[in-house]
Amino acid sequence: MSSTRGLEGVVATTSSVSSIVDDVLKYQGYHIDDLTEHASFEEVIYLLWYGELPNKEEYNNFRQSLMDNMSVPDEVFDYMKQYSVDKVRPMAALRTAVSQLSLYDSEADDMSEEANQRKAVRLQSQILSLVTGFARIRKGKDPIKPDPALSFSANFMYMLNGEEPDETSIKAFNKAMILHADHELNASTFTARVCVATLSDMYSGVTAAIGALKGPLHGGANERVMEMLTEIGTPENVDSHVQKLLDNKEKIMGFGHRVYKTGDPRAKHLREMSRQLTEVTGESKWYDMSMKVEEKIENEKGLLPNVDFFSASVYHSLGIDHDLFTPIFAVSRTSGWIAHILEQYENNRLIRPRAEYVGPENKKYVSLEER
Ligand SMILES: CC(=O)SCCNC(=O)CCNC(=O)[C@H](O)C(C)(C)COP(=O)(O)OP(=O)(O)OC[C@H]1O[C@@H](n2cnc3c(N)ncnc32)[C@H](O)[C@@H]1OP(=O)(O)O
Ligand SMILES: O=C([O-])CC(=O)C(=O)O
Repeated sequence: MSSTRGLEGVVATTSSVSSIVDDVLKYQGYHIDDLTEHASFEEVIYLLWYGELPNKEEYNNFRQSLMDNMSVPDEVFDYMKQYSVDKVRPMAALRTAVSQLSLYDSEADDMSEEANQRKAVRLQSQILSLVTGFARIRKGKDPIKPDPALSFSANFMYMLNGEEPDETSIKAFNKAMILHADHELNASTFTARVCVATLSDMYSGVTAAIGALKGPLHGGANERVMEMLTEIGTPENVDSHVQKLLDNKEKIMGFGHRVYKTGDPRAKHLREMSRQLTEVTGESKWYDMSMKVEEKIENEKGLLPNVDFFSASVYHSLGIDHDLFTPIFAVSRTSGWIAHILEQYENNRLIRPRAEYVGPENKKYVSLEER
């Protein structure tokens, strides 16, 4: 028996949710360039869950049901109000809150297909309210109810800031939501599938997935990219700052990928969005710095940016607090997690690989007194 470190290249399941072939990413057979250009995030959620884009009536009904399910039990927000605001980070708050939601859902452990479909809609909607609600609560403000006239993406920004966002911001946020929605068997999705393959419930699967996304080698990288850009400060400092990180053998956040070898196909969209948005805000230094970091890392290490690199300057330009970047990723990726959870339930088998034992052999118990 021999092991493959990090399961690299191991095919652990079949899936029809999304595919990465020759560095091309598709959702249910649709190229992400096509979806990013034309679709709404609501259409993409529907596509991931039901396998096809909705017709007009299905779309309207689906959008309405997302809107109807955004409210969160008071107890969840009341609990958030007790958090120590300077100690509790939004990703930890989100992980706890999603788990807490299950306590108020009488269908939490109902494993019927119909109940799972209803929970899917509730979770997707409520996660938006949890992220925006916590962002406001920690600033001493009340959560805001959704505006039914607005899209999912527009509501995110409205419920965060209390103001209707402009068209440019809505369009950019919608694109970012689509680009982060699913990604084959990434670490958090695999976590969700492992969890529910024991026939555990959807809340457990999504809570586990949030825990996996939080790490800096996965979704947590986007927040750290902004940390790095802030430390760099100006385009002139890029070379020396990045060189120091490389000399110290530090991992550069937002670069490299387990699967893509010729580059992450989502990065070009986010790069262009970063260029446009930083121009609008008059802070093109974030884009200029990012471009210089990209050039330096490619020249020095041959590494290319992943989805987390340019999303940092995109979210920053949308006026979003840096520690909300990864929770926003979770809002989008919930659509993919749920699609995979539903797919796992449909054709379930316990996921239980083996470990190659490399520890000591033939040890004998020695009593406590003799040790
Ligand atoms: C949404 C997402 O999850 S996208 C990924 C987000 N994560 C990041 O951006 C964190 C930074 N990137 C990384 O840590 C890695 O590239 C990962 C985790 C994404 C992929 O990791 P793996 O496939 O395990 O690659 P691994 O870590 O083995 O790297 C292979 C080599 O490239 C180097 N390398 C890979 N990424 C980086 C990086 N970002 N900075 C510096 N060196 C890197 C490694 O040091 C290693 O070099 P070595 O062979 O000389 O030791
Ligand atoms: O697929 C991965 O390993 C990580 C990633 O890019 C994602 O989850 O979007």
